[in-house]
Amino acid sequence: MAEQQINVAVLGGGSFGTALASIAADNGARVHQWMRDETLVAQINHEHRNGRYLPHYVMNSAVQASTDLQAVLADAELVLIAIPSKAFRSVVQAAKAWLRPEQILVSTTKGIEQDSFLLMSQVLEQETGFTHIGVIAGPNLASEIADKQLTATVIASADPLTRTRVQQALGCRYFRVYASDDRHGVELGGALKNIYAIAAGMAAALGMGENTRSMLMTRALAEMSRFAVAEGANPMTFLGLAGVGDLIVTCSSNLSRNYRVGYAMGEGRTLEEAVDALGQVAEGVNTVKLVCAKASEMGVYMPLAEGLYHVLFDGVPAQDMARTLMMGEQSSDVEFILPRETVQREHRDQALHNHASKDHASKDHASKDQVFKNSGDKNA
Ligand SMILES: NC(=O)C1=CN([C@@H]2O[C@H](COP(=O)(O)OP(=O)(O)OC[C@H]3O[C@@H](n4cnc5c(N)ncnc54)[C@H](OP(=O)(O)O)[C@@H]3O)[C@@H](O)[C@H]2O)C=CC1
Ligand SMILES: O=C(CO)COP(=O)(O)O
Repeated sequence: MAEQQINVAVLGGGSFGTALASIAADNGARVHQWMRDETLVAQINHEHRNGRYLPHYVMNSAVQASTDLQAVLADAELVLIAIPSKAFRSVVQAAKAWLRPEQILVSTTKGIEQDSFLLMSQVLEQETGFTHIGVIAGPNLASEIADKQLTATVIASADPLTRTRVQQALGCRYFRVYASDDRHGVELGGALKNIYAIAAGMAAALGMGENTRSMLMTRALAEMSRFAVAEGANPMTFLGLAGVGDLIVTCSSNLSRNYRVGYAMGEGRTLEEAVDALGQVAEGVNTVKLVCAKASEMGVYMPLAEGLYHVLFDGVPAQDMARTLMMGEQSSDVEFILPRETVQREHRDQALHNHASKDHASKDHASKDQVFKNSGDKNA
């Protein structure tokens, strides 16, 4: 599908960076992949394998790995950055000297920066001031892409050149790239769904059923879009691959690292044990902390995220939290149709009405008693 050979740089030697580098090469691009691990570089260049992150995947042999950032970025027209959010800014800062304004910079990272609450494309914007900036997000389990399972993603950018070049560079017979101009919504979708994937893994380990999983995912979608709208994103984005699409896959698959952390905790492991056993990034653990703090600052109602926070960090048993959530106030299904506040008001009005009727009934009762008493007096 690539119309002309494009030079692509991938920063990051983890599972997603490796899968994307190989897709671009399958698609005819010249690909250089940067990572800091010399042993992995040698393995990719000689055996076309990333033994640490995707051991069974035979990569496209044209991918050239290197620990030299300058060399990797030298001719790149498109730079894909697949570095966990904790290290993202430092890698961009290290790369900055060799980045150029005409390059297209795309974050593939589904996380939020700790102190700033910035998404990774905002970090890119802040660090470089460039205009060709975008994000990739969608239901994209790296190991399934490695198996060449048919997969779709979203490139989101306000810049048309970024959208079309990424579609041309990555779209191929097993990887389909859809376009969006709601960069903020797409990026938030990718980051937020990790929270609910942890909860879904926990629910599965605790033997909760399919009804429960469906409820969890649907209410997660309501919560994610409520938060994203408060942050200025378009709620319709959550109907797409980066919203409901990514939520479905990450809340259903043992291949998701966030799901696996939740599952391990549901089996009785502590958070630390679950994260250590994973040995890779599970962005949702940090995201739930940051989002709960932000939601309470902005007054956004996020009971599932807050519930998960209490389970992860305050030692509340997951079953107790599930029971508490089930007894929360009755709410609206789709709040863009029937606002949550309307349902709450209806409940308040009904309660006032019941109270007034009870009051009236008791007054009525009292006056009847009085009449009875009076007539009794008369009869006496
Ligand atoms: N894997 C997946 O299925 C998908 C992942 N993503 C997102 O992609 C992002 C990257 O994930 P993924 O590739 O899976 O992550 P991995 O955990 O598989 O790999 C992380 C990579 O980042 C490198 N890295 C970490 N810290 C630093 C640092 N300080 N300096 C330089 N390199 C560093 C690691 O290097 P080292 O090995 O030397 O530590 C490794 O190459 C995540 O935010 C994730 O949400 C998105 C879609 C799918
Ligand atoms: O984002 C992903 C799939 O789309 C990968 O999820 P995990 O980071 O939970 O593995």
